[in-house]
Amino acid sequence: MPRHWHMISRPARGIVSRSRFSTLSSAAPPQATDATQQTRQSVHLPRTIASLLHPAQGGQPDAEHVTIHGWIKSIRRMGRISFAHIIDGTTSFPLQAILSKSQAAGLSTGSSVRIAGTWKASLAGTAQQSELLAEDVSLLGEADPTTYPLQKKFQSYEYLRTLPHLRPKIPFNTAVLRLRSYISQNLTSFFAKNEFVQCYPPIITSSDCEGAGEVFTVSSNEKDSKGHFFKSPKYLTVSTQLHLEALAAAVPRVWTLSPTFRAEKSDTHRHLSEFYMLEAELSFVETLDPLLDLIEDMIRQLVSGLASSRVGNEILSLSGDLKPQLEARWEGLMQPGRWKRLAYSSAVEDLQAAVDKGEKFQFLPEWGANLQSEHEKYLAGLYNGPVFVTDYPREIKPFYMLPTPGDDRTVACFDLLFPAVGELIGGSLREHRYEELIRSMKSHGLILAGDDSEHAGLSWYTDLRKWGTAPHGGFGMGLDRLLCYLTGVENIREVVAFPRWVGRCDA
Ligand SMILES: NC(=O)C[C@H](N)C(=O)O
Repeated sequence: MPRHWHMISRPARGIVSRSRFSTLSSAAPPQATDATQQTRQSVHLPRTIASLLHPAQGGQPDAEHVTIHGWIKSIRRMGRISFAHIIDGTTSFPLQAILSKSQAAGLSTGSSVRIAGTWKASLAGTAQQSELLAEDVSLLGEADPTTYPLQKKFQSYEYLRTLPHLRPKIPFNTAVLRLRSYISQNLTSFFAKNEFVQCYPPIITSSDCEGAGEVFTVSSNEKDSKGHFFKSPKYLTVSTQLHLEALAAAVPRVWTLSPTFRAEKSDTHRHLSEFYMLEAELSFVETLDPLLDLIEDMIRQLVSGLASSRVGNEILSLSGDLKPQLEARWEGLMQPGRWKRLAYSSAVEDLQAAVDKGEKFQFLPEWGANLQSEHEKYLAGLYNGPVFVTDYPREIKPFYMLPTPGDDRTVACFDLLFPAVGELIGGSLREHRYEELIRSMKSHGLILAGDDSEHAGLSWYTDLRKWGTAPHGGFGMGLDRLLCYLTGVENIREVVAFPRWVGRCDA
């Protein structure tokens, strides 16, 4: 037995000693030290435009002499004075600065500036309540108008995709960046309130969790004699679920927001090779209902906060004709009451009934086949909102799912279908019984005949069923698809700053 182990577990007689673990649990809560009691000195960062335009969010509206930094959105030269609209991405609204002719020299759309001046009430009749009367203007970086690609004229999505490094400057894209940050903050506090622990599972993994073979293999210039860095092939994670299950066997509720990778060749508006997935795993749940209730709560509270938030309002005001549709979407998600819950078998009956009534699908719906995105969208339309489809056939779902109680042909799983985006969330109860899990791995072809000892590189996962196993379940939500739904953006490549898909990974 190693010496340190001996010391911790068996203190010498007469010496009052406990392991670090017991000491922590029985001691009084730590008292705040002087350092933590002191109010922190405010950090001296440059003032943001939001702090001036939205003083309720912490700005100093009565400050008279201010210095701001930002980029020129537009500049109007009117003889001896110029009106410059300055943006810095912290709000969608530009700050208006009044410059003299010489101060405005050399400024053009896109150039970066520092302006010191007096913040004062605008003259009656102007759109702005306050404006900045410039005293000192410094041009930090010019943007040559003959080459700057983001000019005011209309530019197509396709063209802007060729400029992933510049398009975040477009006000709507900037607002989407802030919306993503808002959502991640909101979800972090939602999960904290519900006693979940945020975890950081690995990105490099030994197995293809979903078993669909859509993995990127990790390679390196440093290789062993067999051509590997890690002794055997490793992959970029397609889902952190299996690792989260291990963590949920120690802490009953865990979640993560993690990059995920799929080497799918799908060149569609809903698929990316790299995307962010929110995954949660809960021990001690024995039916799907608590998972579905949690998801409804999570999205409902997210959207209710959003509708009254500044970033939410900015997204709406930048959405033009789409605004009423977005408002209706958000409103719809906030309504109380359960969302439709429908077994796969009934969903297939609904789809077949639709075909009988003349609905034209490219793929005929039949029991045993996966639902296509046309089917998913039809169902979300039929029930006029989000729909949970539960209990899919076992053959089309991964090995880790628990059979539906009382029906061995299906598994206790669900997909949450959203209008316009199709599948937003997928989840299931997990097979927590050792023998049944091994049987399922065999029937899914993960363990080959006579290969029992290896457990397809998943012996660490099957081990979890040997010691203190418990019923559990979880889900994964595509964050980028949620952003599409909330913003009305049709193509997922527009809500991700640097999208990667088959054939494209430019910047
Ligand atoms: N955590 C989850 O349940 C997500 C699931 N593994 C998926 O990739 O769809």
